[in-house]
Amino acid sequence: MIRFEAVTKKFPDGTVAVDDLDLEAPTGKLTALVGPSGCGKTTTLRMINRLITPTTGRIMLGDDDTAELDPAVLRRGIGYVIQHAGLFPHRTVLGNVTAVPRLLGWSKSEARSRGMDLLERVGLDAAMAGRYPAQLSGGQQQRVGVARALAADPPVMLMDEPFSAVDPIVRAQLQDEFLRLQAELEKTIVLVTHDIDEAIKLGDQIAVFARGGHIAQMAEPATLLGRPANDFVADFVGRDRGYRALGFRQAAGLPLHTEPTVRPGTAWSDAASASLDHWILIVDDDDRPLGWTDLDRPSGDVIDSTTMNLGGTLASSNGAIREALDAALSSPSGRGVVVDGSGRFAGSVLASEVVAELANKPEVVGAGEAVIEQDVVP
Ligand SMILES: Nc1ncnc2c1ncn2[C@@H]1O[C@H](COP(=O)(O)OP(=O)(O)OP(=O)(O)O)[C@@H](O)[C@H]1O
Repeated sequence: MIRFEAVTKKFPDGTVAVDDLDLEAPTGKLTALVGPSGCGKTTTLRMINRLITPTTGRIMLGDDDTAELDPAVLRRGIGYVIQHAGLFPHRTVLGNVTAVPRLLGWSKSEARSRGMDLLERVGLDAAMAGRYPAQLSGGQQQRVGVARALAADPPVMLMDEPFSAVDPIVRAQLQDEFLRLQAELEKTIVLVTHDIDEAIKLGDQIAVFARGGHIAQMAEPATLLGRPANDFVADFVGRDRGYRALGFRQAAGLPLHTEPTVRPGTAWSDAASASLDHWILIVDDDDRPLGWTDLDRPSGDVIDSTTMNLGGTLASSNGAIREALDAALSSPSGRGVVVDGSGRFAGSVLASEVVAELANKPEVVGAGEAVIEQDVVP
């Protein structure tokens, strides 16, 4: 665990970047620091690995006061990922990833095998190992940055806007892969971002900073969305927070309807006699949904891929209720398609039933107490 105890940072010009901060980042969890520009997030992060020295207060890493540790020893146990990756430009990808293990005295072959393993884990082709950073895309550079930070298997990772220098689609991919990696590695992570959606997606808990280095609210994502502590947090979290909070509520328990299904190659007349109305769901031989077909618009002798409407999204039966609502709203038939863990059709769901379920149990959204709630100093 990383624990800030009454930490203040006042720079020599008098700027108070962080003011009397108490914060705990639990072991094995990701704590996201989010807030507007200049509110002290990066300063907070850089005090953990002593790139910046606190003016008062102390920062504990487990039972150790970081001020009493040798900075070099401290940093060995802390991976650090920064925006634009900050790679060594004159070293190859593999040279970047193996830099810390080599410094720690690993043999060349040990470091190399660890490096190649990590490149694969962060989704980089082995052929990239010999390239130089300038020969990589922004997203690839960020992956190398993450691999480099993980190289010596540090228990703690500090990440400063690690995914912000890439376009939104690459960013979403990097975030998804990082979540998978973290589920396996369970590092203690402190991540700085100005993007509330990134904090909500990645964070086990989120500290919303306000200007002047105060915490306006510290809470789990669902609580932040469901119960913002004050107007500042509510504004920062955004307008559609009620809808986004549904991403943290399980769909399990929603009533699922049986639905007639047919396979591609079915004659229109056979499909029509099986259907509930003029829409029929097409599934493959393993019962995986392929799309809906409008029986009022027949074309050719049999139903095939050219007659299917692929517009609807799929919801997972053990996923979030937001997915179920989205599946129902995006389905051309008005019936949302729900699949089981293997992707097989499990049943359909109506938007009205999702809303009824929410109306029956509204208290679940944002349940749980905020960890810390403090008033924002104006
Ligand atoms: N070396 C420094 N000397 C003086 N003031 C500084 C120094 N470094 C940061 N600051 C100031 O401290 C405050 C907090 O800066 P910090 O970089 O921690 O904010 P941030 O929340 O990470 O911002 P951003 O999201 O824009 O990166 C800002 O007002 C900044 O100008």
